[in-house]
Parts: sequence; C-alpha cells; structure tokens
Amino acid sequence: MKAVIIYNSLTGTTEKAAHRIASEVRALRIDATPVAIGDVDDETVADADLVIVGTWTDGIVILGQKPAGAKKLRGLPRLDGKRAVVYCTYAVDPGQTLDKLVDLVAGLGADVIGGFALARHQLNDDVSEFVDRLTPELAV
Ligand SMILES: Cc1cc2nc3c(=O)[nH]c(=O)nc-3n(C[C@H](O)[C@H](O)[C@H](O)COP(=O)(O)O)c2cc1C
Repeated sequence: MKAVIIYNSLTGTTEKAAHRIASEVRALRIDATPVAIGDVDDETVADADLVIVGTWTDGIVILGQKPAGAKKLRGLPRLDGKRAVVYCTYAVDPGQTLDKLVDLVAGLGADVIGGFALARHQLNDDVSEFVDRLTPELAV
C-alpha cells in the first residue's frame, strides 16, 4: 500500500496537515509521501494506491466557501481507478468546501471514499481523528 498526499497550501496550514498525515500514516507502516500540488506529475500518482488531496477553504468566512485552487486541482493528472480521500483546512466554517472537493476529485475519475475538514486551531487533533477514520481503508 502506497499513499500520496497532494496539498495546495497558501500559508502553510494545509502543508503542515499533509506532513502530519504522512507521519501518522507511516506510523502504521504504510508508505506515505506529501507532495505540493505544483510538484505533482503523472508519476506521482501512477503507483499510488491511495491519493489524498488537501486544500484550504476559500470564501467570505461563513459564505460561499469553496476549495481554494480549484483550477489547479482540476489540472491534476487523471485519477481513474484510484481510491482517493480529501481534506480541507479552515479557520471558522468550511461550509460546503468538502462536498465540492469530493465532486472535484471524483471528476478526475477517482473513487472518493471519504473526506474530512480539519480546523486549523486544532490541526493535530483533527489529523489524528482523520487518520483513525482512515485506518480501516489503509489495511485494504
Ligand atoms: C482569501 C482567504 C479566504 C478564506 N476564507 C475562509 C472562509 O470562508 N472560511 C474559513 O473558515 N476559513 C477561510 N480562510 C482561512 C483558511 O481556509 C485557513 O486558514 C486555512 O487553514 C489556510 O490554509 P493554508 O495555510 O494551507 O493556506 C480563508 C483564508 C484566505 C486567505
């Protein structure tokens, strides 16, 4: 099992989450690599069994929230036949960001098996809960 964590980060929170997810997943003896969205190429996803995609919440605090970098995300390599999990980080309220991110990544052809919104003020706790929820899927 090999997992890749693709992150889109502006100020570092989503990147930090990606690295923390990677280290928690590695603690389960599963290969996990964080990759910034700008560094992703076809090879990054080719041999991944699970693709985790994370971005930050962009909106007007509690209105019109959406996944940041949608254009970049839509430009990722196709994920046909891949299982994927998504996450967004947020400050106050992610609104529909996660659902929109699920749709976006499903649009790349992935089978999206779950998603999680991570609050930036309790990032470590939320990452732990996220990885706990993910653990049964990682055993497959
Ligand atoms: C332009 C902009 C708009 C944002 N809009 C929202 C929002 O509508 N709701 C929210 O909860 N957080 C919002 N945030 C906060 C970010 O989603 C949050 O801080 C996130 O963790 C930042 O991730 P990053 O450090 O990886 O860029 C916004 C941040 C920016 C810069």
